Amino acid sequence: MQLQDVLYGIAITNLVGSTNREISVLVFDSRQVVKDAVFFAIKGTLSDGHKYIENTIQAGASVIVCEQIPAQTVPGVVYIQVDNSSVALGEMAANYYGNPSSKLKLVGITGTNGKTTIATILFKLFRTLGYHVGLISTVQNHIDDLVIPATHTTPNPLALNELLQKMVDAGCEYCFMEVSSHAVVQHRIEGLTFVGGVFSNISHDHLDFHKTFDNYIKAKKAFFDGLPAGSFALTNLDDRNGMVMLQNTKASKMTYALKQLADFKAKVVENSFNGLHLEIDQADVFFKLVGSFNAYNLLAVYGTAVLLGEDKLEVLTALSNLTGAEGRFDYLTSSNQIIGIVDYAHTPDAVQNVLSTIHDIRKGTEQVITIIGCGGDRDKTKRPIMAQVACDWSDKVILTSDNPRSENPQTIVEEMEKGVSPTNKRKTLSIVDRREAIKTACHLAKPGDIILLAGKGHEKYQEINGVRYHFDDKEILMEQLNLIS
Ligand SMILES: CC(=O)N[C@H]1[C@@H](OP(=O)(O)OP(=O)(O)OC[C@H]2O[C@@H](n3ccc(=O)[nH]c3=O)[C@H](O)[C@@H]2O)O[C@H](CO)[C@@H](O)[C@@H]1O[C@H](C)C(=O)N[C@@H](C)C(=O)N[C@H](CCC(=O)O)C(=O)O
Ligand SMILES: Nc1ncnc2c1ncn2[C@@H]1O[C@H](COP(=O)(O)OP(=O)(O)OP(=O)(O)O)[C@@H](O)[C@H]1O
Ligand SMILES: N[C@H](CCC[C@H](N)C(=O)O)C(=O)O
Ligand SMILES: [Mg+2]
Repeated sequence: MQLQDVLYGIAITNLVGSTNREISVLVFDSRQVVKDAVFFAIKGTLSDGHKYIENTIQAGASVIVCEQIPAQTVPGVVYIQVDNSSVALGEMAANYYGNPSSKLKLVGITGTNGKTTIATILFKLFRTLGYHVGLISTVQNHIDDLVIPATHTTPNPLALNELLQKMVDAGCEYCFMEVSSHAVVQHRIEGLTFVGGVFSNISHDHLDFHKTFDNYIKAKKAFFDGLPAGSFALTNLDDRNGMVMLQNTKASKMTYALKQLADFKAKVVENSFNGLHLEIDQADVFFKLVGSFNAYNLLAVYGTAVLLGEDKLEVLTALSNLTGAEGRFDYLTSSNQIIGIVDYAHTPDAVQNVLSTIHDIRKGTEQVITIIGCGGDRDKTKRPIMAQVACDWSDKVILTSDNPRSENPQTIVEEMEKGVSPTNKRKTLSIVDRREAIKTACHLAKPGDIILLAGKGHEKYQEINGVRYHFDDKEILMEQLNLIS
């Protein structure tokens, strides 16, 4: 491919050498450079890609995209200076793969909780309606029935555009993708053309990365600011920051809500372990998903489908048969009537939502036993709050490990313990080993009791000291409750 072909639309501030040359691949990691590669020097959170420019030239890179051209340039190498290398990577990745996002209808979903659920149900719905569809999500990526493992919630621009190109090649008309706040800030979605954006909600998370809640809101809002005229921006009006998202968007502004008037409105008629009964746009519909927070997710899906031109009744009929995403309020019952729920709640708000849903649908006499941990190398300020919420809404709580990553698991548990009030202490146990914690909960549970296993949902591993060991909450829960998968 010619370098000129991928430079379309790129604002170049300084250039050394000629753009009239052949290139092989685009890379942003010096360790992946091959002959005639274009290397993007990116200032990251841990390191600065500009440090590796010399190495990449020795390894064969012939084009360097950077924010500062080195004082000593190498003859024959092209240096392209831009204001922001991450933005250039997004735009050039889109060019390199033939701008696949403009060849299908791409909808992005953002928010603290609910992205995977909304994107996955949209994917399943549009498959049911007969379309070829792509999905980009935390749990897995899909091109119709083909599963492609996910490494991030939102992949890097090269992986993302490659995936979109494969979707186009496979004849996909739609793609539903999660847009994480990290991805917005790191410009992973730069150069993509969206036909719509959906906002679920915003609450405490990722303050390690964004530093303040205000910055976190701004990151989510930037996604809507970037939507083009002619697209739609669908927001949750019941969320305190729902309208903030739409303040500066060029997209047409649409709303959904349970508690007030909105373009798409629903009312929860009944919420039980059998599912949700909603009155939605004047129709009475039963859904398989459990929990009032899922009423929001279903409404977001319904609104999106209608905005994409689908028939309301057909959408509701198909939706009523669908299940949610793996590891989200995934529940099973043992032969002696102990209920086990595996859920991905890993923020204070999600823990509260799941436990209040359990509270709403429990009969009243049974105990709720919650097993919960917090991830290492992630927002530390949420640790005591998550423990506090778990205690306030449960009869027994076992504090344990999630993915400790590079941190000491015992220390994380101790930081969670700081959120346990003296009155809540008596119902709390700390067991650092997650498998032991699950075993203990199953021993403590009596018939009718509800065990909530929060935080890891679909994950099939536990990351300790940088090593990922096989670990599956649902598998262990089933083993302990004598259920066969
Ligand atoms: C904190 C964060 O988001 N980090 C992401 C980021 O890496 P970084 O900025 O830290 O990179 P860095 O290590 O500082 O290096 C800077 C640059 O130098 C390059 N480099 C580095 C070393 C070297 O030897 N040679 C070299 O060229 C790197 O390739 C990079 O281009 O950019 C990388 C490439 O896109 C990502 O893989 C990486 O994700 C890490 C693994 C990660 O764990 N990210 C999580 C927090 C994340 O993104 N999560 C969100 C979901 C959050 C949610 O739940 O909402 C997601 O979208 O998945
Ligand atoms: N609309 C919602 N409002 C609040 N909590 C929700 C909502 N939907 C799901 N949850 C809770 O949040 C958890 C995570 O849901 P989901 O995986 O859909 O969110 P996500 O935004 O994709 O998360 P991540 O940022 O990790 O990708 C669920 O297991 C559930 O406990
Ligand atoms: N996408 C989220 C997932 C958190 C899941 C939880 N199990 C943890 O490891 O903290 C993150 O990377 O922050
Ligand atoms: Mg997700």
